[in-house]
Amino acid sequence: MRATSLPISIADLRKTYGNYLALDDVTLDIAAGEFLTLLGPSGSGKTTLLMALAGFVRPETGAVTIGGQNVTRLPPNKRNIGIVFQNYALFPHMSVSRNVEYPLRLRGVPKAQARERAEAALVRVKLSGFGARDIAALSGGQRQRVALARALVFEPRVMLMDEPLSALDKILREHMQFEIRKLHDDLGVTTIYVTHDQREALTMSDRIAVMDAGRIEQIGAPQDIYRRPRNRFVADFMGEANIAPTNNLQGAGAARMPRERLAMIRAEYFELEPAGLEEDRVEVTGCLTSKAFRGENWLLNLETPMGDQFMLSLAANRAAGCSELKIGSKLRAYAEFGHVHLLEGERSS
Ligand SMILES: Nc1ncnc2c1ncn2[C@@H]1O[C@H](COP(=O)(O)OP(=O)(O)OP(=O)(O)O)[C@@H](O)[C@H]1O
Repeated sequence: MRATSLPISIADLRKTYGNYLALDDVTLDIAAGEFLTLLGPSGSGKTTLLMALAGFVRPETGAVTIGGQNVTRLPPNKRNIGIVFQNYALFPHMSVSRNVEYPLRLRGVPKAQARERAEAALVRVKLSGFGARDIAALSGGQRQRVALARALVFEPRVMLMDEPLSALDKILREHMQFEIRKLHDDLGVTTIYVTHDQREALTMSDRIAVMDAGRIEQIGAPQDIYRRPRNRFVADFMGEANIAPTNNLQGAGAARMPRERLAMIRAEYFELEPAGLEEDRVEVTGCLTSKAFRGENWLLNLETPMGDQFMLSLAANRAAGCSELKIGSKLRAYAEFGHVHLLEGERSS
């Protein structure tokens, strides 16, 4: 089963709650078959945007177009969209099969056919044979699979998911991230996924839209957003970002940079001396203020005489010497010129 997926176009969507601007003229185009994630802190407007797509939130201005059809005024049940929520929203008093059949029965599909299609959807989410079980007799991961099967069963052209994995423990969550992505790749359904977990967004998405205060701050492929964040907010939200004025960096690489700008260096792009310092490297020198072993890496914190703080993440297999380092000792670290990113338009003074 490969549904024909549809593109989505969101134009100038605005939504206010009283005086509060929850969506600030959001414009966004999503390609047919794309997996797009809305990522942002709590209250940034992710759910509001998703609910406006689903038809549960009515925007004051702007338009939502799905597959060329303006659906802005259509009720949710006329939009042919599958939705998966964080809390599953399953019917606890119905069996697994009855839950999955439900959207089909609502659409008037005859019972035998609904049962067959529900079983096929359960196979897709690896729950074949679970049809007769009560929802109460399932684990969290299995319930989330039922919710997925129920959203997929009527072959929607668009799938919306609002933090579907946040109730699961870390290992299951990471496993399900790959499962959902694989399901998406098999079915090709245009998917919009909401999360506040940057690692989840990086793992799953074709593109990520980073939201803050009702606006999209940046949109792009995971590697672009991670490596080339536009501003301090996106840099900090996407991972461990060291941000310092270019004037405070040393080495031949730093001398090639414009002055009085803000530079970002990801923690894992630093290396410690020794390693013959070559041209073009950007260096920082500081005192070790803390260190921690975290299994796959060491985290070291340096403070420079200028008062800048840098966090270094060194892969444990290349940083055996870290266990000997003394707090207070002076360290020199460097990053390759190409790994230092200047934040757009942000001046340090
Ligand atoms: N029905 C409502 N009435 C009033 N304010 C609302 C309503 N729904 C959302 N808001 C406000 O709009 C803002 C955006 O909320 P939204 O739920 O879209 O954020 P979010 O990014 O999904 O956050 P979270 O990750 O916490 O779910 C928040 O400040 C929220 O308090």
